[in-house]
Amino acid sequence: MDRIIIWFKTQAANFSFPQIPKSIEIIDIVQILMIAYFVYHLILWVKNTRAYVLFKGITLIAAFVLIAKIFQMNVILQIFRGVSVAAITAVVIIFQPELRRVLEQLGDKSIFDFAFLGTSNAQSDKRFSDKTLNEMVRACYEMGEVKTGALIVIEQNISLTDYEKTGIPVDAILTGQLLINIFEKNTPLHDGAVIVRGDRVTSATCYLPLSESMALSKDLGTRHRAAVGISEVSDSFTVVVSEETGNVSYALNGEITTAVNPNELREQLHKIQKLSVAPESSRIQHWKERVKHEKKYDKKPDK
Ligand SMILES: Nc1ncnc2c1ncn2[C@@H]1O[C@H](COP(=O)(O)OP(=O)(O)OP(=O)(O)O)[C@@H](O)[C@H]1O
Repeated sequence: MDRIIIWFKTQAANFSFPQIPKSIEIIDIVQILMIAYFVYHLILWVKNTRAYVLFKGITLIAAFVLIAKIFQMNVILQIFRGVSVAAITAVVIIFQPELRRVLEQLGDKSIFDFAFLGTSNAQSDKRFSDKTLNEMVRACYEMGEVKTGALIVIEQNISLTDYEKTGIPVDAILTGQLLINIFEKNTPLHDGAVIVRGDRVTSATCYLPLSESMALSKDLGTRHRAAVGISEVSDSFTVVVSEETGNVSYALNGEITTAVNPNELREQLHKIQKLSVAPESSRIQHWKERVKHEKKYDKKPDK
């Protein structure tokens, strides 16, 4: 015990506290906010992925190394120094999917959307009409009533082309009857997910990435995991109809809301219907159209 106390006292004596700045500038506040944002997302990421198990393991190893340091167990410290580089490399390889996902999510933030608005492809194609919305809601609850499982992914700003390619092309106007037909049991297209872009069903039987989130209820099977999975890697909105319970749920931004009623689903769909075209982009679109219109007007010969 004396040894531990002496070790901590020596460490405290050797520790030099950073100088406290005389005044706080705006840049300091910006830095604090940025660090807080980063730490918050790091904690969320650790909590919701396999990284939580890794975090517990690292804490245990750190405690072990601390004890080795206090009691000057030089052989153990030497071994630890030797394997640490290999261990870091191994962690990066093992957690490559999670790290990739975090970077993808960073790239997906609206600041990038804002910066590259000019280059974004026809956003208005991705907006679905009220008719499509109503057809979708009607079909989901009709399928729920007869316990037909369904998985419907609605594309927003991030392209789902890679997932679309895993399925069979459909490219048809979305109607309730079409969805009911696709998900009818024992038919060729019923397995997997359908992808919706704007008012069209682009493909069926698509394979989606499964979520590895440990926060998900164990009662939810692979259909629900796939819905959460696609919402983790994109900004898509996914509706799931459970074959087991007939409940309708939706997944957005890595989270699933289960057993929603038609009004709740309609409300969420209305929200994303408005988001599908970002307000900034619509303003720029309007502005471009105005400039085009004015140019056309200017070209007209004076009568
Ligand atoms: N990765 C995936 N991508 C697309 N669809 C998937 C994927 N995994 C499973 N599915 C769909 O989910 C079906 C299996 O659902 P499962 O019973 O395991 O899930 P569940 O979440 O318990 O759903 P339910 O409540 O409907 O039973 C598969 O037949 C397939 O249609």
